[in-house]
Formats: sequence, structure tokens, C-alpha cells
Amino acid sequence: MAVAELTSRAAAASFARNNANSLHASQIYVPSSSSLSSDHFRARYRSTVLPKITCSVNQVQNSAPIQVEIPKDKADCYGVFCLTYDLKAEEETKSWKKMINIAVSGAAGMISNHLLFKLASGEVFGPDQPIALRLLGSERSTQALEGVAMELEDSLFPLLREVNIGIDPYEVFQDAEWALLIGAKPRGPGMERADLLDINGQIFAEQGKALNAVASPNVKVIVVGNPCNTNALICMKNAPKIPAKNFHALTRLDENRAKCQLALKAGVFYDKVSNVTIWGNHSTTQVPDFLNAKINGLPVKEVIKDHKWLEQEFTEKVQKRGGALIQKWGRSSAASTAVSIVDAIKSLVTPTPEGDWFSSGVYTTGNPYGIAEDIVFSMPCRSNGDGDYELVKEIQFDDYLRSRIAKTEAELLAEKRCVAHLTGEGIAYCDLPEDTMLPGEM
Ligand SMILES: NC(=O)C1=CN([C@@H]2O[C@H](COP(=O)(O)OP(=O)(O)OC[C@H]3O[C@@H](n4cnc5c(N)ncnc54)[C@H](OP(=O)(O)O)[C@@H]3O)[C@@H](O)[C@H]2O)C=CC1
Ligand SMILES: O=C([O-])CC(=O)C(=O)O
Repeated sequence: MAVAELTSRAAAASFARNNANSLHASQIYVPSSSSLSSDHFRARYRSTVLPKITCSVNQVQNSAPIQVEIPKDKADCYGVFCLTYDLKAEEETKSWKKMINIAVSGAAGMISNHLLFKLASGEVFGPDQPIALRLLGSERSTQALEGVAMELEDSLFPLLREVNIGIDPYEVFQDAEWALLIGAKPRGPGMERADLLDINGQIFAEQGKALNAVASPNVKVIVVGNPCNTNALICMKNAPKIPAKNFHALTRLDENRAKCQLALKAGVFYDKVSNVTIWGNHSTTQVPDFLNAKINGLPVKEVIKDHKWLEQEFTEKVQKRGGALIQKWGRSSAASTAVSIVDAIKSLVTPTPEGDWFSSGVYTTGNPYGIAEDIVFSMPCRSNGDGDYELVKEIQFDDYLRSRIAKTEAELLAEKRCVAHLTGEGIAYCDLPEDTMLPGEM
């Protein structure tokens, strides 16, 4: 075994951690690899001060032990990702953009298991955008997170340059430019919706504080964990340094579901359906808007003449699609949710096609539709591809759409009152209008 340069504590520490079982105590050898030449690699080590255990690393040829420090927790780089390639040293990577940091919570969960591999493949941010993944789990999922990191290692993604895993959001969210907040407690049998709001709200309050403290000041946050609108509001309220506009609740899955149903009814492929807005809450009060939606550039109501179907069957099908899927699959949508997260991010980093828009749960303050201020509500957005968005102004309303919007708005206002203790707005008072459901609970 030839000896790699052990100038890097991180590489040695990582190697030690990953190989501890197969090595003699206190004797750790670093494998030979041409790719470990000092010209092209330098090891990276998170600057966080961590509790340490030390072990010695022997170099085979001179056997002088090197003291390396192995962080006790998991908030450090993982395995092969401790090595950072000098991107400007190679012809094929010279033109790549600066690496971006993407934090993902619930990283050992089902949705993440699809999403992380899409992010790492380049499908989301493009083939010249190297990324670092910062994966947040909990005590429960520490082992599972390592498993995820191992699969990422074994996938040999050229664009994936760093993976950090950890259980402390103040470490994992460090310098995050995107935060995809997926981890949340599922509603258990007999659990009141108010209890779910409280338990998950606490998670998102904590994560908001952590983002505020350590993330990039312009971090874009997409909240997926349910109830995602109110979780996004809580997260935002606990992160006053981050622009409120940067917080999104994922309703893109609902938009995709609506497009699918409209395409099916009209007998066209999905790509002919555009301008679909989901209004309001990611719950069974959400409003899939068929008044403004188009098929082949024509108003949906001109193409689908069965307006009763639109008002009743279509609307209910979209609202309850998550539950229908759980009944078939035995678990909630994970792959299609991951796809919709990809769609949501791409909609922010690429210009919206002329005349079209996308749905996202965003902060209502200043909205042009007369929707109550200070909640997170799904609305039609456009982006010029810089990560930001604007609300679409040219929207029609009729009595049906207004009355449906009022219902989902009332639900979100009630949810907000229920989490006042987590948004810094006083004492919580829960008067949820009825026990409405998450899409997956039907
Ligand atoms: N907005 C949308 O369109 C959709 C939202 N969802 C929501 O996304 C979330 C994740 O779904 P999915 O990945 O399938 O779920 P999983 O149960 O597979 O994973 C979720 C992760 O959440 C974490 N978690 C569970 N309980 C708690 C808790 N008490 N405190 C903190 N974290 C917890 C777990 O991470 P760990 O063990 O590391 O703590 C777990 O890995 C759910 O809230 C789901 O309802 C789902 C589909 C669509
Ligand atoms: O309730 C859930 O976890 C599932 C969900 O949000 C959906 O499928 O839209």
C-alpha cells in the first residue's frame, strides 16, 4: 500500500472513521490513489469546533504517527467528499460555476431518497454547477444518514463535491444557499391537527433560527414537511434576517396533479396544459384554478365543457390525490414529490416561459389579489431565473373562485392563530374551522 499525503486531517479522519472496523487500533493507513496527489486534491475540514477523539495515523514508509482528530458527531464531511478537487486544474471542469451549498432536512426519509440523487446528478442546477449537500437528520437517523452518504459516494456523481451529515441545524445549515426542509413528524393515529401544528412548528421554528444564524443571507427555503404552509410561515418568522420572499411552501405537486387530471379529461398530453394555479393551503381546502388555466393556449372552460366536472370531480380529485395514492401505495407520495421539488427549484432558476406561470406557497404581504396579509399562501408566480419571483397580476376571478379561496384562506388564518406562540405573536388560540386534512390523510 503506497502512502497518500496526510496533510489533511479531514481525509485521514474520514478514512479512519470509515475504516475503523478493519484496522488495528490506532493504526490507520490511507490507501494509495493517484487521485490523491497534492496537486489536485486538498482535504477540507469544516471549521466548526467539534468535540474530538484523537487517533494516530501511521504512514507506512516512515511510520511516524500523525495525530488526527475525529469529530464525535456527524456534522462533518463524509468519506470521499472530504476531498475537494481543484476545479480549475482540469480542462473539463475549468468552466464550471462556483459550488453551491444545498441543505436538506429529513435527508434519510423517503422523499429525500429520490431527491438527493436528482440534485447530485445535475438534473436540477445544470451540468456545470457543482454542489455540496448538507444533510440534516436526527439521533434516530444517524446510521441511515451514513447509508445515504455511502450511496451518494458509490454513485460517482461528478458534480457532487461535498457531503456533510449532521444532526445540528446550526452546523448543517452553515452557508446554505438552498434549504429544502423535508423532515417532519407525520400525523399519528388520534393526533389532533393542532398537536401536529405544534410539534412540527417547533421543528420549523428551530430550523428558522438556525438558518437565520448561519445560512447565506439570501438562502432560498422550500418547506415540504407538512403542514407546509404554516411550517413555512413559522420558519420565516424565526428568520428575520432572511427576506420573507425567500420562503416557499411546496404546492408544485398539487399543480402537477391538476395538470395531469386536466390533460386526461381533455385527451391531450400534459405539456399542452399551462397557467395552472393552486391557491391556498396544501390541504384539502386547496383550490386548483380552472378559470385561468389553459389547454393548448385556450381557456380550460372552452376546452372542457363539463363545468360541473371541473367544480366537483376535478377539484376534489386534486385535493385528495395524496390520500388516494396512500391507499394504493401504503405510503405517501415520495417520488412525485421529489420530482415536484425539482420542478419548483427549476422554476426559480430558469426564466418562466412567456405567458405561463407556476404555483408556490409564498408570503402574502403586498399581494395584488386581496388575500389576507401575513400568511403563506399558494399563488401564481413568475421568475426571471435569478432565484426570485414576482406574483402574476393578470388573473381573473369569479364568485366560485373567490368563495373557494376564502375557505382555504380562513383555514390558514386559523392555523396561524394556532401557532402564535411559535411566530412571536402572542398566545396561541386554536379554532380550526373544521378538521380539514392534509392531502395524504384522506
Ligand atoms: N408539500 C408536499 O407536497 C408534500 C409534503 N409531504 C410531507 O413531507 C414530509 C416528509 O415525507 P417523507 O419523506 O415521505 O417522510 P419520511 O417519514 O420518509 O421521512 C421524513 C423524515 O422526517 C423526520 N421526522 C420524523 N419524525 C420527526 C420528528 N418527530 N421530528 C423531526 N423530524 C422527524 C425523519 O427524519 P429523522 O429520523 O432524521 O428525524 C424522517 O426521515 C412529511 O411531512 C410529508 O407529510 C409529503 C408529500 C407531499
Ligand atoms: O400528507 C402527506 O404526507 C402527503 C401529501 O402531502 C401529499 O401527497 O400531497
